[in-house]
Amino acid sequence: MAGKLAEKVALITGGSSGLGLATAKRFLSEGAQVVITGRRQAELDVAVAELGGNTFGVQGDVSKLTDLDRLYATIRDKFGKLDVLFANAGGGGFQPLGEITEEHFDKYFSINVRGTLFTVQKALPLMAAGGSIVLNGSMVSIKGLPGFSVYSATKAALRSFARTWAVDLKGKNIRVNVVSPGTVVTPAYKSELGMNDEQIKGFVAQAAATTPLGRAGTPDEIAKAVVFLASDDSSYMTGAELFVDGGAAQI
Ligand SMILES: NC(=O)c1ccc[n+]([C@@H]2O[C@H](COP(=O)([O-])OP(=O)(O)OC[C@H]3O[C@@H](n4cnc5c(N)ncnc54)[C@H](O)[C@@H]3O)[C@@H](O)[C@H]2O)c1
Repeated sequence: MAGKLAEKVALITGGSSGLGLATAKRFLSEGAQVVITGRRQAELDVAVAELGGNTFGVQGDVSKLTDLDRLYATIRDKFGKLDVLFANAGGGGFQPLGEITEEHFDKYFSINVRGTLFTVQKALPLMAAGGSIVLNGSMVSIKGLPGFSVYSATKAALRSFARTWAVDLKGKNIRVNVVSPGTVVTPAYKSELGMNDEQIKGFVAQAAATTPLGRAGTPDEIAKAVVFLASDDSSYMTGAELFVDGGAAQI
């Protein structure tokens, strides 16, 4: 199939919902073969069935190294290579500074920072012919959002990772960039943040008021930017952070 990702094998961690699922749809429409991971087999099965065609699901938790080893062994056996990695799995919660617990800190650093680090490290042997790695950051890497200091610090770590890894991977033909979304309503608003519909509406209205483009984004608007970073359209970019936030980080 023709497209910007024709002949490419792409992995999306946390690909069964939200931004990962939207990106899987875009990757498929650009001709890639797509592997998605998720922690819960049932949700993964639903997503694979929805995506259809060239999609493969592998259950796994990015904070468990044994799961990552199993994931990459599966990709090696099935495809023999990996061209694109969207390290998207992640989450975050609200905890004001005075209430931050060790559990909160350890949970999000374990998934967002440690998980991303080993997801990338263990992908490299499959990228011997080169590739493109996109980390899912957030505009909060540079913007203060009250009560989200742990989450924000994990996302700032990703922009730091990308800069260093771009240099570490000099000469390997592997690019590493970060996509940093602004406010985009996904299942995480209920599952991770515990918001109800009314609270989501209020959060989005507040975000829209402090966003130059005056609204929240859509998952597909993030997915299009990930396709750009994953494909040769961004062939001269590495170590960069691309904000897809309606300008919100600038205020
Ligand atoms: N939605 C937003 O407004 C927004 C903004 C900026 C950044 N992000 C980032 O986008 C990414 C995707 O979030 P989303 O909003 O689509 O939420 P989501 O809850 O719909 O998707 C998150 C996905 O990551 C998976 N995941 C979480 N922890 C995991 C783990 N340990 N191992 C494997 N998979 C795991 C979840 O199962 C889920 O599939 C996250 O990294 C998030 O921080 C989201």
